[in-house]
Amino acid sequence: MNTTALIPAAGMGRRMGASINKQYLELAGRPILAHTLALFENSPDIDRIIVISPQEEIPFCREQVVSRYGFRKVHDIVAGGAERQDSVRNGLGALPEPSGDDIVLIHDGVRPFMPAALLPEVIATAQQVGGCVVGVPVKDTVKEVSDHRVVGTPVRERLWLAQTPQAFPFSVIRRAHDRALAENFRGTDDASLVERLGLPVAMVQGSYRNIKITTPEDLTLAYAFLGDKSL
Ligand SMILES: Nc1ccn([C@@H]2O[C@H](COP(=O)(O)OP(=O)(O)OP(=O)(O)O)[C@@H](O)[C@H]2O)c(=O)n1
Ligand SMILES: C[C@](O)(CO)[C@H](O)COP(=O)(O)O
Repeated sequence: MNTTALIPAAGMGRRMGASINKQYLELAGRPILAHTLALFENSPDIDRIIVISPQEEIPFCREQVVSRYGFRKVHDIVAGGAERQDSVRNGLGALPEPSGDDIVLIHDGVRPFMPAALLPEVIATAQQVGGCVVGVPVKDTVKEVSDHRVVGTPVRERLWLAQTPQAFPFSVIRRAHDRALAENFRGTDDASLVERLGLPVAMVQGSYRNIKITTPEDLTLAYAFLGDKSL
């Protein structure tokens, strides 16, 4: 049984509005993507890493991140697709000789503060349950809104924010992506593709620090986390 981390990093970072793609912005002197890859490189529970990059940035990613920081577990860097779901599907296609019970962890390239101590529990849960999502309980009240009118207030006790990593046996996530493609279903995370097959997905509590660096405010938070020695 192999454990592979798929790292989608093929987005364009439009909401960040930076002059370079956000995964290459530097935090503490290293690209965000290098911080993220280090979490998996240094984990004894991860056998290999596949990075998914925009096609035109693959050479840059190889030279300026993978080679420069010596990520030896990176097995391949493959081209992404139009949406995150397409990128993950391309990454699944790059697993060398996958077997059904191999565990695939999918983790956004722009979540560099994921607590790596979670990885053994995430992998074990994916093996036992068939799917595992890391997330945190919602802290605010959530409103459903249509046309600037509140149309509902879901019960907060049941609401969690889904983060990554999300982990699955290869057979499960392969089937979920194949079905989504065949049925033209678009989900905003990988677990939703598995859920719609009627298969169980467990939630493991993660950290409020495991932010997805999406907008400039997230960089301010990232600097604050890096300055916080209790991290
Ligand atoms: N076609 C895409 C879109 C996103 N991602 C990756 O999925 C993760 C989460 O996506 P997000 O933060 O939304 O990144 P972007 O799509 O780059 O952001 P934006 O929507 O602002 O352009 C990121 O690591 C991003 O690189 C990807 O691999 N392929
Ligand atoms: C997968 C994800 O990070 C879970 O929160 C998120 O759904 C990705 O969304 P995006 O709009 O593609 O960034």
